[in-house]
Amino acid sequence: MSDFREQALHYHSHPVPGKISIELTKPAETVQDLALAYSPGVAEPVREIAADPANAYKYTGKGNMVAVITNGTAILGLGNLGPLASKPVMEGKALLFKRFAGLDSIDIEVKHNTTEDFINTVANIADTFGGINLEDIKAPECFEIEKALIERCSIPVFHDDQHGTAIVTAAGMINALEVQGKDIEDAIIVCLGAGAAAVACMELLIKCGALREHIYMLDRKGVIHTRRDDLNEYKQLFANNTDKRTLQDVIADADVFVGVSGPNLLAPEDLKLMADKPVVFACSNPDPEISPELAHSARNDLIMATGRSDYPNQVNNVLCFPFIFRGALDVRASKINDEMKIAAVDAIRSIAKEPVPVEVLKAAGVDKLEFGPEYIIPKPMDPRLLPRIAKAVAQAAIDSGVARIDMPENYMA
Ligand SMILES: NC(=O)C1=CN([C@@H]2O[C@H](COP(=O)(O)OP(=O)(O)OC[C@H]3O[C@@H](n4cnc5c(N)ncnc54)[C@H](OP(=O)(O)O)[C@@H]3O)[C@@H](O)[C@H]2O)C=CC1
Ligand SMILES: CC(=O)C(=O)O
Ligand SMILES: [Mg+2]
Repeated sequence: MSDFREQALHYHSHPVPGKISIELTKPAETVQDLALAYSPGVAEPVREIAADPANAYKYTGKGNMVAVITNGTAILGLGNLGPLASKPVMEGKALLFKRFAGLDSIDIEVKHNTTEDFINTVANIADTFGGINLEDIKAPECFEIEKALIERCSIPVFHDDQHGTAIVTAAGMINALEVQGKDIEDAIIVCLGAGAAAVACMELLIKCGALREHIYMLDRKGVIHTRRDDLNEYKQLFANNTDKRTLQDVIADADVFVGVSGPNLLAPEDLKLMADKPVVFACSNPDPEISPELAHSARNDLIMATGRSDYPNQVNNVLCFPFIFRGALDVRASKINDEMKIAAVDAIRSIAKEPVPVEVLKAAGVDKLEFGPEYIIPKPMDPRLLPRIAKAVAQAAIDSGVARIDMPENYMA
């Protein structure tokens, strides 16, 4: 067994199996405590909530609780390995919610037959939570699932692999293009992958100024073009009227490569075909489309990012989901809309341009981090992410009319 594999398995199994547990927030020692916590005292909040469901926020943990829900059909870049095998990833997301945003989070792995079955299961338990983070559900089913749940649930439902990834990708991409001296409006963009992350990343880049006709998207069969008759409705939106058919055809002279597909799919020879000063986001987890070592050995004018913690420029949805949910829940937003997503993009981008706190340098194990090719996006352990993103998102929720309460007093001061 390799050292790292051994360490990872040991981490997950010791001192107790798994990464999360539940803690009590109230005393439960004496007869009096138990009389309040359970029978008869518990009947009082029951009556209050029955009279007004909003009281669930006052008397239960609902308002600080996010469910991480999956069916295990697209576990990282490992594929469809089923609900149970996805549990370590979902517990990992719950760990990150708690560590970075103080949100309680529980993982739920759903076995189901039909898409409708999954939607009904989640919709029927939704009221238990303040928000629902859908995770690692493959395309195209993820699009229908998210849409149906947003319609049926009165709490924020957010497919992290779509929108969390898109927000962080957009923030990193705009910063990287700025460092390379390029405009997003002019950039020729190649997106390898045409699933949940790919479609959402490209749609958000378009909202940020990229031109749809400058985007070449590829799936397992190659370039998505207008003469293909095997495209689902989501891929069709990216069908390009072109004779180009292969990755090599489209990557020649491209400014940007975004990989949200699978491991080791971009060769150094492909990278050499790109325009001067390219931006390469190889975001597949755990193994990127090309390793930073290979990419940097192929050329020295690129900006490189991966989804991993152990290289510079981690473009990973962890920079978004804990904080966007924090802001959304704290003003009891009914949904997470485009205004809130763009607010998160801007907040993430701006932090990367400011001096980095010493504690972040220490945690990253480096002496210096300065906005530039090796630092286009903040580190996940940056303490500024929570107040800045959560506040920007909460404000955007209020301004766009989806908040159900005012900004809490001195919020994130
Ligand atoms: N860094 C980050 O924050 C994140 C990274 N990701 C990564 O993105 C990847 C995709 O995740 P997600 O979108 O949720 O999964 P989906 O299953 O929804 O989509 C996967 C897409 O990748 C395409 N693909 C797979 N293998 C190849 C290949 N050999 N050549 C071309 N295209 C290929 C599939 O093509 P087809 O349609 O033909 O099947 C599909 O379009 C994963 O590796 C995941 O780890 C995802 C979310 C966040
Ligand atoms: C990071 C993440 O959500 C993924 O790779 O699926
Ligand atoms: Mg994921």
